[in-house]
Amino acid sequence: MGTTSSKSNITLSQILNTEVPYSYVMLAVAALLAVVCYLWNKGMSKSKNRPPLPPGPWPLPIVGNLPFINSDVLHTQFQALTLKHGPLMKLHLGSKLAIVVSSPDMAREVLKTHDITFANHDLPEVGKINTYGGEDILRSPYGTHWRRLRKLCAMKLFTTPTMEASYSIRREETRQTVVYMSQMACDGSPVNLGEQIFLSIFNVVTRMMWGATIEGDERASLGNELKALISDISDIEGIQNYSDLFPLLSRFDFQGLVKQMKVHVKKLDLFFERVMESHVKMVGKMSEEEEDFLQYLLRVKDDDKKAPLSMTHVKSLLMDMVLGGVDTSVNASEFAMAEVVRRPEVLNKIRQELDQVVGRENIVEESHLPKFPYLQAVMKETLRLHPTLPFLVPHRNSETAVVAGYTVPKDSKIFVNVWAIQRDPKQWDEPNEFKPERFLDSSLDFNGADFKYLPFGSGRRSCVAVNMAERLVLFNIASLLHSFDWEAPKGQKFEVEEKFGLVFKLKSPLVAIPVPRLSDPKLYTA
Ligand code: HEM
Repeated sequence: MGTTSSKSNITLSQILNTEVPYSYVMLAVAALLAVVCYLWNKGMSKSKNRPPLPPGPWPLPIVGNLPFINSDVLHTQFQALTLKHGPLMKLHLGSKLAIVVSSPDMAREVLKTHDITFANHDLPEVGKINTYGGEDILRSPYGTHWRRLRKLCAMKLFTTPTMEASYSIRREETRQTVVYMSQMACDGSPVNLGEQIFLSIFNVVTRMMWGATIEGDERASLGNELKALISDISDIEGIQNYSDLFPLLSRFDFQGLVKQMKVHVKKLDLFFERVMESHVKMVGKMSEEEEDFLQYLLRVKDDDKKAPLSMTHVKSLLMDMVLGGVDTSVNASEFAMAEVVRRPEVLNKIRQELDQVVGRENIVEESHLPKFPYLQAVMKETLRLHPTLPFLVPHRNSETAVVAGYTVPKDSKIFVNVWAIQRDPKQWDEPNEFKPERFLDSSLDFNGADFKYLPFGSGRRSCVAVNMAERLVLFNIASLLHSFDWEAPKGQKFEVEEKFGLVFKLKSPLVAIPVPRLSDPKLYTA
């Protein structure tokens, strides 16, 4: 009797405190989970007699592999998992299936062999807000609308004639940066290089967009405001949003990210409205050569009578250029400067090239850039080690596809781990070393034809602005390295640590003291 009664009165805490029964309970739960996962996996992969899903770590029900994912170091974590599971690997992130692509062969499969199927970009919940519902170039699905937007940019903004015509803007902004830095140099003050490069590139991009009608002080004050907005928007985009992983819960926006994004985008939207209002009045008043991108868009937006562009489409294009073009180019330039200033041997080679082509009695012009093969190799090597978008913009497949003998179900989120591919020891000698020389006698360039080097992507959704990005980054770093020596502030040394996100950033900002090195003080005036 006594035994029976003590058994029936057993409490939860007793169970938890009694080693043997507790481990039995855990074992039973684990076995049950394993059976559920096995059946679930089997069911998924065998559905419709398709080949299996790619290999990957064992998922838990409902949450999948999420509890084991550290979103601060996804790139290295994916790389480590790939060594175990192979270059096409699946992960269950909540109710989403993610496919991680980590070799040139698999990247070719996805970006070339099955390019149309994989030509959509993933559209996260916050991305719907800052792209006006995904109607911009970056997020709209592959199709007629996307093609039209891309063509508008390619035909007006990024052509060689437009680039040549807008050189005066890049020159002016870069000169202003040099002047500011020479003023800081007078009393040996340190400069935050990322901040200064941001201002310069931001002004270039926005002046090319709508610069013809906003002038002077107003442009400067708006610049500061917009800089803060862009940085906040980029931070929100970098946070893992559980609404994307469990779409059924998205309406609750538990982390409040959509709400925050709406507040920021509203401000940016009001600004775009104002700029557009002033431009509408000017349509037709300027010659085609003089007009900026916004005037061009407003002039041609109704050309296709069957599908005229709305004002929202026009705004979404401006958003793409400002959000997609500035952060990327600034971070690429900042990484390049950080790698160079800490390596005297690299710096000397760049200096030799600069002094030979330009001399110390002149300033760098954009026309000099093709004569700097070593500097070009430095930019390539920077983007190899620190690709600005380490997973590209994650893609999404519009149809179920069979890739390398595995099924990739429709609407999977595709991470092309460019960071891992560009550090793969099977592809690169001493992959973790900064060695620009590797690009000197190589045909590798930014067009993405070789799938072991993809800093701008490859194929249909590759960067639309490679031409502009290359000029922005090279001209900036050439001018800064030619005009100044760079010293670390006392007691500090230069570091290049990466902070993972949708856009890779330096973990600590690059702060350095400029020391003028040109022969004539007049070379430090605008
Ligand atoms: C160093 C600077 C830059 C880098 C490394 C870079 C890299 C990239 C990458 C990797 C992609 C996505 C490719 C893919 O998902 O397959 C992309 C797309 C894009 N980039 Fe860039 N980019 C840079 C500068 C710029 C600039 C200056 C602009 C415009 C002013 C720009 C506009 C865009 C747009 C609109 C897309 C979307 C293209 C589409 O979806 O069709 N980028 N970029």
